[in-house]
Amino acid sequence: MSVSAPVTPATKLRTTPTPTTTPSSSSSSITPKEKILVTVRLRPLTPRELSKYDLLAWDCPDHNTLASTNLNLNLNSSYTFDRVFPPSSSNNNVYEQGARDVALSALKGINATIFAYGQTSSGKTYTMKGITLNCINDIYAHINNATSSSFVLKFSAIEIYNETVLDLLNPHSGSLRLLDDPHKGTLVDKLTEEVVKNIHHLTCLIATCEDQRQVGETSLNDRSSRSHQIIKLTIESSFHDESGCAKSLLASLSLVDLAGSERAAQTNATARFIEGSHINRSLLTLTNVIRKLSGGKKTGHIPYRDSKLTRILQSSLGGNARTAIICTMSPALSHVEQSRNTLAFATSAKEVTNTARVNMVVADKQLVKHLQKEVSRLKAELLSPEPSSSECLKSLLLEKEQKIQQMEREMDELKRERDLAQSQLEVVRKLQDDDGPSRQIAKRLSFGGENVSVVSRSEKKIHRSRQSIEPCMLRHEIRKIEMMQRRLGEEANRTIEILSSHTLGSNDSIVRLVSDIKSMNASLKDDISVREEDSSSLKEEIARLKCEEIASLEEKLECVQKSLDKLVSGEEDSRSPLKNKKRSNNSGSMPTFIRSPCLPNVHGIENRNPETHDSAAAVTFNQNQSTPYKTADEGISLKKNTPKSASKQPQSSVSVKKIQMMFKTAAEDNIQSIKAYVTDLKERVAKLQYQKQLLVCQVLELEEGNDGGSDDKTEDLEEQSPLPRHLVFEDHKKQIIMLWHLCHVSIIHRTQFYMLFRGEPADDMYVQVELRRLTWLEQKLSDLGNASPALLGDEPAGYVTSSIKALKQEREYLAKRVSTRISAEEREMLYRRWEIPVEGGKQRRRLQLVNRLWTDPLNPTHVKESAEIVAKLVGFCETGSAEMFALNFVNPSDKKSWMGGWNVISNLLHL
Ligand SMILES: Nc1ncnc2c1ncn2[C@@H]1O[C@H](COP(=O)(O)OP(=O)(O)OP(=O)(O)O)[C@@H](O)[C@H]1O
Repeated sequence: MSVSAPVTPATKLRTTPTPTTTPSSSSSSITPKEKILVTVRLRPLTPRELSKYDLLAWDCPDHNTLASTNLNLNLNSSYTFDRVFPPSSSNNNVYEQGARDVALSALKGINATIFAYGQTSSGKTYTMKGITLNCINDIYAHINNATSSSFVLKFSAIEIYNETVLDLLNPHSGSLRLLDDPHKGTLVDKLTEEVVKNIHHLTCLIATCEDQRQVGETSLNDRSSRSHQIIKLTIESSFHDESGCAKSLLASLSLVDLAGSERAAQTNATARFIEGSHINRSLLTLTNVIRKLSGGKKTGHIPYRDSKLTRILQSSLGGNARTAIICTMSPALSHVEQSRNTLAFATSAKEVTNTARVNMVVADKQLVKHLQKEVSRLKAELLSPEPSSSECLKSLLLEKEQKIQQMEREMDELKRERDLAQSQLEVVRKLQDDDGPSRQIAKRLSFGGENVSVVSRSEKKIHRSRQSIEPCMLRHEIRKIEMMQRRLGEEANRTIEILSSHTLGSNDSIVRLVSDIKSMNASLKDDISVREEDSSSLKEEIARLKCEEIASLEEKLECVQKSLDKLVSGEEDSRSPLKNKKRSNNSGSMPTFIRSPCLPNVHGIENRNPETHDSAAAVTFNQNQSTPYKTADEGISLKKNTPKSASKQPQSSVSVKKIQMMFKTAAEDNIQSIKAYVTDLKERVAKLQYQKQLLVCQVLELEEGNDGGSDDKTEDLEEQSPLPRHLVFEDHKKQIIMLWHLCHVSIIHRTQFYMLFRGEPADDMYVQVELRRLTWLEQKLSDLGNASPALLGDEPAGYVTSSIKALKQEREYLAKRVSTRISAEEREMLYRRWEIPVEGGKQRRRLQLVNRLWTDPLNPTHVKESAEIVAKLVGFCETGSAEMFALNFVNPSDKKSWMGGWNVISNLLHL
């Protein structure tokens, strides 16, 4: 157990300024600072001194003055102290006048220290024994009288002998360590602390310590104390204050009997000499500390740490304690020199100021109780109609009441809505039972707006139940999608026609493009005309929605994109003789119609349509046009009539080159803007695709008669969670990533989705669809997987096998792109990062890299980096986020893995 000498643990304490009153006083005036009480006691001449006919050197003219009787000393002959006790003073008297006030401070929560200082044989032990006895009597008298408080006393005692700290209650403890605690001060480690049972027990403990203390015979004292003794009494008093709150006061009373300073000559033996050296050294430190403190310095260096005595007494010397020093003196003339030293010490000590505080402990439990009481009281006050309640409290109360009323109204409204929704649901269920799945399907249609997820549950239910339950509602929605698709197709068509009208019409590519678009448009028109007449069942309507129209539109738009890409790449390739040659062999007359009017072949080696590289035409055009953009258009039209021989015009003309460069820039701009436009069209197609998926998804669930299945699951995800939407999005994203993995979804699709949807409000619908679709798919697979194979045939296995196969193909496709889409340097970096072994050749390494992508769904970094790599491989990271929507990067065969996978499942349900 650790006990600090008079310091009380700061963490447990609440301090208030020091009351200067004694416990018997009822007042509680406060003095933050207080000087040490210093008294001087003269003992009578001892028999030894008397036998030597020693003379009295001091006189006490009054209670506060000590005067020298020997005028020949020529020294300061008069000293003043708080009290001077003549040799006739009794211990009781000394206690009453010089210690009681301070000592009993401990009962009021203030640390107190009383110590005796003086030369050897001056009466310190004699005095401290008297004080200790009086203290314990007084303390117990007070305890017995204080019926409203309860007290706990603890006792400990140490001696510092030859700079070693010993436990007087445990003689076998050996040397004890001193510990420095920032809050509790200096602690004696492992010091025994006894809880005092009663005064008798206390007396016994003190007696035990006395027995244990080191004493020895010196020339001046038969029983000279050879150590400093510190008895500590910790007093904890508990009581209830006026408000009924339980409080505790915790303080310690330290009774210190110092060893006496002595001259070497006054010691009898070597052992005494060594002891004396330690005693003198520590007393010297004490003197230094007192001297420094008496100078008013508390901030400068005070050498407390120079001795164990001063370390332990630190708080009593200028700290949080009330301190009384009784300086004992021999009145003998033979000791006058040492008495003067004592008086010098006492004089310094008079100037030392302490800052004692009441150490109040409020138990946490008690504090909580008290605060609870306080809260109750305030509440009562708040609710009280008494005029004493403040206006502020009243208005607060009113505000709360209004809020409560409002909440009640809202609750009623919600209840009403819930009842309405339930009744409508009943009606719908009844109708479903009557009319079959088509009505269910109509009920589930809910993609009128993009913010599906923000609609509350009750609103959704009401909304759904209010949906027309006629199949025409579903058809109407599908028509709307088709109209949008058709418009997109038309726009794409117009774009290409405009493009072709500005280029050389004879080009094969243009013809192909135009025919693509026309056929696309025609097929759309056909479809729509057929559908307009179609009054087929809802189920057929849904079955028709299995992506083929949009997929077809996408493919056609992709053709447009591909053609444009080729035009651009053709332009780039034309600069390289090698590539040009290759292109010539592989692609025949690959279109150069955009490049040709603008870009001369600077290398002189070409694989081109002579009609498209006529610098003369450009010169002619340049004479008539001022802007590069116009030049490009007119240049194209001019070229149509340019003879082939014109290509042999000299190419060294600077102006011709400049114009050609201008044409080239304009043409590139043109191509870029067309590409952007087509990309935009594709984005819109992709959105429609998702809307359609949502529809199909809902239909599938209804077809299964699985009302409240996955749909409710999704809604629950939204509504059970009170999380902010970005957290909901993150949660959904994690689920989606895991489901992709479980369902072997295309990694290109994963990448597209991952990079495109970042949690914007507009993304909600797509995330919902994806989650719903994947949840359903996964559920379906697991249901099928758990069912008896005899019932299922090979369908689940077939689906999984085909998905895995498609994924494998996709990875192989992407692996081929590693060398073209990623630079050698980047590749090496990636191989290192993804720990692809060097062995195995380039091709194998590429495949290994791609095979590792999207394989760890639980690792967000892995997912992010996988997406980035796939994005790079398919090229959409180069053109910005808008183009991510475009499906042009999807290898047509790869689409099967997710769109095709979806269709396979649809087929499983015989849609
Ligand atoms: N006020 C007193 N009245 C009567 N006798 C006293 C008084 N003070 C001290 N004595 C006696 O003087 C002697 C020395 O006293 P004491 O042992 O208390 O001195 P001390 O200062 O403790 O010495 P040391 O430092 O060597 O331990 C003892 O025999 C003690 O009884």
